[in-house]
Amino acid sequence: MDRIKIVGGKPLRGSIPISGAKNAALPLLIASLLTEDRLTLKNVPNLADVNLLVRILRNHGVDLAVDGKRPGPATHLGDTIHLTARDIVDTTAPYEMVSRMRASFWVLGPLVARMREARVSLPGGCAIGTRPVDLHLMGLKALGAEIDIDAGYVIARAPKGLHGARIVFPKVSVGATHNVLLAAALAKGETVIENAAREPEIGDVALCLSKMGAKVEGIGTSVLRIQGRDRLEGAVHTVLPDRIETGTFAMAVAATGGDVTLEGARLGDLKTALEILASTGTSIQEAETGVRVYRNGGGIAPVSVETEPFPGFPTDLQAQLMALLTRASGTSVIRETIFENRFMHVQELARLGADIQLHGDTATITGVKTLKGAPVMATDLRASVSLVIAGLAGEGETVINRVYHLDRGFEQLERKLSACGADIERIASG
Ligand SMILES: CC(=O)N[C@H]1[C@@H](OP(=O)(O)OP(=O)(O)OC[C@H]2O[C@@H](n3ccc(=O)[nH]c3=O)[C@H](O)[C@@H]2O)O[C@H](CO)[C@@H](O)[C@@H]1O
Ligand SMILES: C=C(OP(=O)(O)O)C(=O)O
Repeated sequence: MDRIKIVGGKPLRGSIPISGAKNAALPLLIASLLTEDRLTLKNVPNLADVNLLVRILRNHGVDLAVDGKRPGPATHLGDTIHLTARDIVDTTAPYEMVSRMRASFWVLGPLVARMREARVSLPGGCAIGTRPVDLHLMGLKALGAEIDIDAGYVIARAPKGLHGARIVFPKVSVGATHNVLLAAALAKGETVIENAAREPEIGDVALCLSKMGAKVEGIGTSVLRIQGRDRLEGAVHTVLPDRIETGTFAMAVAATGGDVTLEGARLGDLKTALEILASTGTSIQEAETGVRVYRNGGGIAPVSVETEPFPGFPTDLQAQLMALLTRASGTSVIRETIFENRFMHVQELARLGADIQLHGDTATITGVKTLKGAPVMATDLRASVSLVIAGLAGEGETVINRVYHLDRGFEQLERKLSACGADIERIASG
């Protein structure tokens, strides 16, 4: 298994191109199941999760062509992928594939909408909590699907097709909103989703579905109104920039000091997180080509934060913020309200000398003067990158094991960081 070796203590300077968002690319790729025509997606990041989903879609019968180089240099802007699902040859999404990635479960809605039946394994994904799918099933049932669970598979049937409905989610769920939104685009009549997730990735999918012919109103709000169509058309769509990658590099610059422009980043998609980062003493400016982040001297001020659905502080940046706060001058508090078990990084950060106390959903972080490099283990995607940030800001050598977690969601991480002066390299296994 590959490892990543970091020698810390170097400020980051230069520019980093921000890739297309993993969490938008995945549902956009799935949207290809909704049409017999060609869906062209630009700026698709070259990530393990994307490649796994591509395998799942191929298994359903989606024909796929990729333009551009893979893997490209760190400056490339992502691949263009053409997907055509002329015939769906298999409506089963098998355990071996779906158990490895959360978003693969989102094929359920589109498959039952188009094929009137689907059999999809219960999902996996980062081990950050129990992660039930009751809201997905509630939404699809409201659209007319009959749902059974058998031998670890969800079996959805809608012999007469799906129909529009009013769905009021009792809790905000990104995945359930995606699943129902995708299905509603091929359902008969109007669907209204209330208490929908407002994440920019949902908006990106809604925009693409509008290009494909389904009218979606309320993009960016918690009420989505979708006029379904019997048939959707092909479209060309560019995946929006990854706000979590943006926030991650911003936290890395804050932790090491330096001055980096995050090329292509959109400030508006990350307002809360960047405001919190600014309150730690880091400067953030909208630049012509993206977002500039800099901290030249001065300490890191402590902060108190709760994770929340968008537009609140994202849970996907919680671990990275914690890595930064380990060196704050004072005590910070982070409350994780989205996932009940998203603190796997705490024990690994402690190996580097961090002082973090955990009580239920709350972490209290007392800043230390320095972190010292150590061998650590990546446990999930964002936890892993928090160890990269801590390693870059610490003294000496940090070696991160199990980096396949990082490859799920960060495109060319070492190349992007070393181009800004970081001492970071991948040690290939065997
Ligand atoms: C591929 C992708 O985009 N993953 C993101 C997505 O995950 P995911 O879509 O899994 O996250 P959700 O928004 O659905 O989960 C939010 C909360 O709702 C709960 N819940 C969810 C569904 C359900 O049917 N029942 C239920 O109780 C979950 O356990 C969790 O406590 O949104 C999360 C929250 O922003 C992010 O951390 C993940 O990076
Ligand atoms: C938790 C994440 O991914 P997944 O939902 O696929 O586990 C993530 O992207 O941070």
